[in-house]
Amino acid sequence: MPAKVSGRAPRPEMAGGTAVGPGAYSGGFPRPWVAKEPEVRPLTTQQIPVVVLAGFLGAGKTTLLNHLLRSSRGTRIGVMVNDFGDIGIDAMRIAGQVGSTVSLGNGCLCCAVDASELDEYLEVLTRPESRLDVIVIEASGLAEPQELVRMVLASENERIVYGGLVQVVDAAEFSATRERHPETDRHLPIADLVVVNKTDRVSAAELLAVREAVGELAGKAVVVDARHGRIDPELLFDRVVPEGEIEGQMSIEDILYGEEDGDGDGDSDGMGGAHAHHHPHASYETVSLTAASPLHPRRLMAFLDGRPEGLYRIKGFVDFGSADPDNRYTVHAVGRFLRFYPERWPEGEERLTQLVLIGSGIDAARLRKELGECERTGPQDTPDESSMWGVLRYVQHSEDEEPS
Ligand SMILES: Nc1nc2c(ncn2[C@@H]2O[C@H](COP(=O)(O)OP(=O)(O)OP(=O)(O)O)[C@@H](O)[C@H]2O)c(=O)[nH]1
Repeated sequence: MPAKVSGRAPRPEMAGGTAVGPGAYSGGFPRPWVAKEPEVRPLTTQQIPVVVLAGFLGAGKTTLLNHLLRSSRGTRIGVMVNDFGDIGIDAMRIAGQVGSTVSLGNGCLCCAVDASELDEYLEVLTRPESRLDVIVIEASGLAEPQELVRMVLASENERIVYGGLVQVVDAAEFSATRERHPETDRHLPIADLVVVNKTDRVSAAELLAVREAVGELAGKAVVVDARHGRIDPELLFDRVVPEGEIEGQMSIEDILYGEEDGDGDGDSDGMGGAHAHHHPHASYETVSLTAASPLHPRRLMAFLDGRPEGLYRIKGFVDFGSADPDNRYTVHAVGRFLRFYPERWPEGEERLTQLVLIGSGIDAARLRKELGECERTGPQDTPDESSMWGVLRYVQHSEDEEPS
């Protein structure tokens, strides 16, 4: 798996006056199974909790992570991002906000054959000079969280301890996602915190129904509602449930060997063999585009308006060239939801369009061709003044929505 590792120095505000040392971390989620772990490792310093952040495509994981980074109140967070697609869009959206980031490149981390691959990245983040208090692994939207948790638990890095699973749920897409991917029902019971996100996109009655369904699946996990991932960071950095209220959570055996599996081979299929479990991404394809020529706004909108049903997720940055020379447009599509978020081009940034499209049953070659046709062909192909109107219809002006 290609890995791009950037060990930037922590930003001053993260290391500043309110910074807490590693010993100040006060617990994370209750972890009965960690206590039961047979091997007791000698510790020279406090271990760094590793929290797994999971949730289906577009549920709001990066948004939540960026919120945590912005409101960490001095807690030093290291981030591992597992993008699905050739271009690390999520890593780019997080990079500006965090001191230590490891980008895990294309492909699902949960498909790594063993934990040693994860350990390579953990080694970078747990170097003493990083002085991190907590590490968050943002799983790809198609990852199998159980596998990631298993890998963290199997890590040989003595400086870390498993810190819990946060599962982000898109309130507006929850029912449809469950229908298409019944395996999502397996993810909630192993969660420690479930964030029902995008509550602004559903009615009170719909939210209630989602909360009920989530509550049934999630057992004793803490369930909180959120808009734009704005949860209280202390939910991650502090104990959330009093001790003693945790029976019903899965045991380490459940996590390591799979609940319905029981064959002890570590997969969750009961079939044996290495890594034979079913992943949602088995049926998903990605298409990536990096274009140096600006896109024509009208042609891009025609492409987006006509996008096929199976094309569930689009994310990235768009350069419209002379149609708006000052701004780049972050674009997000999740199902039929579409938004553009214009922002000033970062200084010195190369003017590129970078897009990742993820879908099931899509015709990748055709999408690639159609996207290619959105690129402007030269000075004779200059958009007229009204050509941005279609894009601007999908720009959210409310203060509540911000690029993440
Ligand atoms: N309306 C609304 N939009 C949200 C909310 N949270 C996130 N979004 C938007 O949903 C889109 C996807 O959010 P991301 O944070 O990129 O989702 P993700 O889970 O990281 O996506 P993948 O990494 O592709 O799986 C973006 O346009 C976000 O701005 C919310 O609470 N309400």
